[in-house]
Amino acid sequence: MYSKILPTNSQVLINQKEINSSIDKLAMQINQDFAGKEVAFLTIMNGGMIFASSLATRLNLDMEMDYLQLSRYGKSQTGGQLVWKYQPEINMENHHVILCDDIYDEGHTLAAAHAWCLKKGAKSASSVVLIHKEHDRTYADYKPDYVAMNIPDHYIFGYGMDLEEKLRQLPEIYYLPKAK
Ligand SMILES: O=P(O)(O)OC[C@H]1O[C@H](OP(=O)(O)OP(=O)(O)O)[C@H](O)[C@@H]1O
Ligand SMILES: Nc1nc2[nH]cnc2c(=O)[nH]1
Repeated sequence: MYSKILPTNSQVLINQKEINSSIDKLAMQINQDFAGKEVAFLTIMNGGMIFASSLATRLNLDMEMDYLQLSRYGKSQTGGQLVWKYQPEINMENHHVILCDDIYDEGHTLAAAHAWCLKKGAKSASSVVLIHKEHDRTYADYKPDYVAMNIPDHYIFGYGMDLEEKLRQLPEIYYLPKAK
């Protein structure tokens, strides 16, 4: 169905069934861990939008939803300077924050968002990602609390993640294998 918009050589890395069952498992764990707590569920835009929507519909929690926007990749496949584009006004002092993002790669984005939530007085700040990319370029000691899937070091797109700001709408996760 997406052959007209997919770059030639695109390969599926993670299919819809795998994505959905990993989100089911995460949701069960988060429902247990946050039961009885007042939660602020904060999506990190833009990449987090599809994963966060999908996860949130499975959460049976007392929660408010908002978002923040931080960016460091733009159209590039390598990270640059972190830029805050939007900070939510939600009062975090009464809330346990769950930060929800598509991918933990070098860790700059979540480390900064986590520090910011604590500075704003959140009762606690936890993070959940769909993908953890495994390599040795990790920036900080900070690690996400909940990870749905680990992948090798590919630049991936689809399910919220962009390829040059496009293709976020794809329902599966793709990569472009390097030419041999
Ligand atoms: O762990 P890191 O190396 O910090 O990378 C992870 C971040 O990179 C992407 O965002 P990006 O800056 O591309 O903005 P976007 O969400 O608008 O695509 C992704 O959505 C994560 O937020
Ligand atoms: N789209 C996309 N954004 C990222 N940000 C950090 N790593 C990635 C990646 O592999 N794909």
